[in-house]
Amino acid sequence: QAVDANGITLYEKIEEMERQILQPFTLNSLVSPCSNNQNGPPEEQEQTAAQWVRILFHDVITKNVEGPGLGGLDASIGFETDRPENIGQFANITLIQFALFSSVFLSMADLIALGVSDSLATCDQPLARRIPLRVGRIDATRAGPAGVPGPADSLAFAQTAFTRAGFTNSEMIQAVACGHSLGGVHQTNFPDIVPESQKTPENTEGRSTFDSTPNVFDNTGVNEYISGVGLKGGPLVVGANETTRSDLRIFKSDNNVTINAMNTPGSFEQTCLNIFEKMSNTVPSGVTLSAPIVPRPWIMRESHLDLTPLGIVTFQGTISAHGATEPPATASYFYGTEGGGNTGPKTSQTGAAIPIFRNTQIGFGTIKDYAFFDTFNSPTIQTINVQGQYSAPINLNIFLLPSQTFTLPVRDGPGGAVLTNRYLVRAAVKGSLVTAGSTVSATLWYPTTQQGSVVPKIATLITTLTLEKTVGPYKIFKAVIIQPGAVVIFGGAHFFQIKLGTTQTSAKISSIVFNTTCTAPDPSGC
Ligand code: HEM
Repeated sequence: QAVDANGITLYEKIEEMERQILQPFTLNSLVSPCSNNQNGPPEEQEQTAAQWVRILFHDVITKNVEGPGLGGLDASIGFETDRPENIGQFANITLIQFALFSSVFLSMADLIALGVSDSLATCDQPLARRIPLRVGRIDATRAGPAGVPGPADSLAFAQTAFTRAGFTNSEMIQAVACGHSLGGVHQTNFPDIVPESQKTPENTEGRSTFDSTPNVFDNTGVNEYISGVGLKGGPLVVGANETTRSDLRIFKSDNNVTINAMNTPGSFEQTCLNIFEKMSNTVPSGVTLSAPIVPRPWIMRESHLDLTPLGIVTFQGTISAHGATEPPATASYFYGTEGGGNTGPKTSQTGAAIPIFRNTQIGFGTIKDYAFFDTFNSPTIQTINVQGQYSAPINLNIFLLPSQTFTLPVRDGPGGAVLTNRYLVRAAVKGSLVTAGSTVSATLWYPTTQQGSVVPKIATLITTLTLEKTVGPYKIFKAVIIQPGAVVIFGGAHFFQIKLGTTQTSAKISSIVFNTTCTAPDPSGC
C-alpha cells in the first residue's frame, strides 16, 4: 500500500481518524455545545465551532492562485495568520487547539476537515449529521499566496476566487450561506462593519451575528434574508456600510435562485453538507484521499504487547464499539494463529459506556470501551479478531516493551519546565531471528516547531538499539533516545516503531503507554 513521506499508509490514517471520531473527550469536546468558547469567557462571544468552520474557507479558497493544482486544504493558513485577510483570533487559536491531537497519522489539514465535521455535528442537534470525512491530506511547509475575498471586495473578486478554486457561482452562494449560519462579525475585527455600540459587558468584542440562531446550524439565516425578518441576513447583508455588504452581493448574484432553494431545513442541511464536503476535499493535486470514513462498529482503540520480567508475553488494550442500539455488555474476540487456527474464544472485561451527554452530541449512538488483558502461551499468534468484524495483526517477532520503556523528560532543574523529551526504550526481538550482523533500530516520530506557523511539523529520529540481555525466547535491546530540539508544548503524540533490519517491524506505539516511574538518577539505570 502507498505510504506518505513518514511511511504511513492511508489505512493507518483511517483507523486513527476512527479512533478520534469515536472519542468524545478529544477534539469534539471543544465544540460541545455549539456555543462553546473554548478559549475565553462567554461574554467574548467568540465561538469555537464557528472559528473551526471559518478556517476551512480561509485555507481552501486560495487553491490554484499560485498555479494549477497548488494549494487547497493543506494547513498553509498557519503561515498566513498575520495577513489582513485572516484577521481575528480564529486561525492560530484553532490550529493550537488541533495541534494537541495531531500526530504522524493525523495531519493538520485532516484535522481541519475533522473540525468542520465535528462542529457541524454538535451544531446540528438533534440530528448530528456529519460530513463524510476522508483522510490523507498533506500539510504545506510554507505560506501559500494571498487571495481570500473580504467583505469590501467586489462580487467579481469573490467570483474569481471561487471559480479558480473550483466552485461555481451557485456553490459560492451555498458556501457563504452555509458558513454564515454560525457565528458572526466581531466589532473588534471589523470596526467598519459593526458599530462600537454593539459592545456591551455581555458582548465585549461586539459580535453581530449573521442570524438569530448563531449556535444552530440551520436555515434561519437564509429564511431571515429571504423574508426580511429577524436579522435580515446580518451585518454583511444589511450593514450600514454598503461597500461591505458582500453577502448581499453574493446571494443576489443569480437573482436569489440558489439561496431560495436552500430555504427548508432539509434542503439547507443537505446542500451545506455537500458543499462543506467539497471544500474539505479541495486539496493540492498529488494528494490521495481515502474513501469516506464510516467508523466501523468495532475497532481497536489501543493495544500493545509487553513482556513480564519472567519472559511471558502479554497483550492488552481497549476495544471500542458503537451503535444506535447499545453494544453488548462484553466484547468477544479470539487470537488467530499461523495456518488459520485460533487459541479459542475470549471475553473482554465489562464495557463502559462513554457518558451519554457527549455521545448524543456527536451522532454515534452509544460508544462503549472494553478493556482486555491476556497472557500468550502460543508463539504462533498473528492476529486479534473482534466480534467476527474487526481484525488487526500482532507481530510476536518484534515489539516495544511499554512497561520497561520510560519517559524521562529533561527538566530545567528539579520540577522545572521540560526542556526536551528523553526516553529509555526497550524492545524484544525473537532470539532466533537475531544474528551477529543484525541491526535493531527505533523510529521516533515527534512534533517540531516550524518557523512562521504554530502548526507542528512531524520529524523522524532513527536510533540504533544495543543488546542488553536475553529473556526466555527474546533478546532485549535498549537505547536512550533524546528528541532533538525544544519540546513543542502543543504538539500531539509521539510514536515509536522498532525494526529488525528491514525484515521485521513492530506495531507503532504511542509514548502515552510508557512507564513514567523510574527514579534512578541516570536513564540507563531504569
Ligand atoms: C466572499 C466570501 C466571504 C466573506 C467576504 C466572508 C466574510 C466574513 C467576515 C467579515 C466574518 C467576520 C469574522 C469575525 O469578525 O470574526 C466572517 C465570519 C465567518 N465566516 Fe465568512 N466570509 C465569506 C465566506 C465564507 C465561507 C465560504 C464560509 C464557509 C466555510 C465562511 C464561514 C464563516 C464563519 C463560520 C464565520 C463566523 C466566525 C466567528 O464567528 O468567529 N465564510 N466571514
